[in-house]
Amino acid sequence: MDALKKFDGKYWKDLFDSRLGKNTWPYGSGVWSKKEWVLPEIDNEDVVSAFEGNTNLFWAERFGKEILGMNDLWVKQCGISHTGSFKDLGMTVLVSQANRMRKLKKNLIGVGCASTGDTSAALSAYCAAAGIPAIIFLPANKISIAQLVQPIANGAIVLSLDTDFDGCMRLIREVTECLPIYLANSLNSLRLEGQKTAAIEICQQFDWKAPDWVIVPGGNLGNVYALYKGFLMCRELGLTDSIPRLVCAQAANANPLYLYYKSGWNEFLPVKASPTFASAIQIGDPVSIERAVYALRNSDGIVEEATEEELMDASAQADLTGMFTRPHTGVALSALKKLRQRGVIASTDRTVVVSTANGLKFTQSKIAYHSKELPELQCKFANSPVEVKADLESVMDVLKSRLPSLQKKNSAS
Ligand SMILES: N[C@@H](CCOP(=O)(O)O)C(=O)O
Repeated sequence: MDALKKFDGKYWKDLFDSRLGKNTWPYGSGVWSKKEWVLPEIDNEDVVSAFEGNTNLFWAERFGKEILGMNDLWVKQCGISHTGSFKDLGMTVLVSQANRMRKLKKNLIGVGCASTGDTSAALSAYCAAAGIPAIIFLPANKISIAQLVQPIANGAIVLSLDTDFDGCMRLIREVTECLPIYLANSLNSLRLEGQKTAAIEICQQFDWKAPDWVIVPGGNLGNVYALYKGFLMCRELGLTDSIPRLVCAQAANANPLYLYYKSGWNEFLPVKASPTFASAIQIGDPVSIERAVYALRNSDGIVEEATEEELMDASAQADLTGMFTRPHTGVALSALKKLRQRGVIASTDRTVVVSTANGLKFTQSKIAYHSKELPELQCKFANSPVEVKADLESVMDVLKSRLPSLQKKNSAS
């Protein structure tokens, strides 16, 4: 880092502006795991990537103004990518490195991960592109169908295990200790190097000004640290003047970080995570707990939680303003609502909510919500399809009952 600091902010701004989105960097700095797997540099020909464009930034104008009284609310859409989640950002870096190791004839028989659905999708796609075996440990019946089909379709070795994510994580760590399988979870710093580019993009998209707040849902907790790293790097290189305050949002059913925060960072206790609609963050013993706490403490951060009702309602409300969120984004939006209600986040604060994956991965729970098939929830924002006879009169009756402008006309005539 010191060697890089000789260049000023303008140098870096020009460099990033000309390069970001082309996936030409970064592929360096740090590898978790066995010593012989540490490689200094990567050649372009080893890069396994499927992106051309940047992930997207959406101005949440209606959600911000109408629901929260905010005028500068943005959603970073990380689900508009090859396998539909932010994990692609990290996995292109990691699998590129694994690809290079294989070409250099290092002893590496495959790449493995434990997953709640997004990491496994990204790993299996990039491994399939590179022709490397992917080994996936999934908690049986705890991930969505859309996520399950991704590694299956990509030809990965998929083990459906009768345990939760934390159990899968323990097992894959043991397996990678005794076999030359490269571990692709966020313990591996290459993942974080890729994921931190989301923070750099956010700064670039705001013309090299860091936002006031960034809110991210948290499960295994690598991402909050990766974002912090990206924002910190921007500030250290003179690209930006500040780093945002980070908010990590957890489902109340899987909230070990929240409890730790509430204890004044006194004592961390893993929890047994209960089922949550935000199943990708149903994690009770996150591997990146220490890094996440470091990121939060150094960014004057906050941890919030959301109940099942809160997160599903927030997700549905956001969709009604033009997004298509998954429950995890609902967790982050619920946290934002609470912080607005308490006056912690001001109406003019520039705030970015990180939407970590595509809502299409969670159609089952969204349909159940809109069909009011979730007895434990009120489903306040449900919008069920209207079953109607296929004749003009019946159709007109429905339209009149649903369109306020038609009702006005009727009462006037
Ligand atoms: N939500 C994750 C859980 C694993 O997290 P990782 O960042 O350590 O890979 C997933 O999609 O599997």
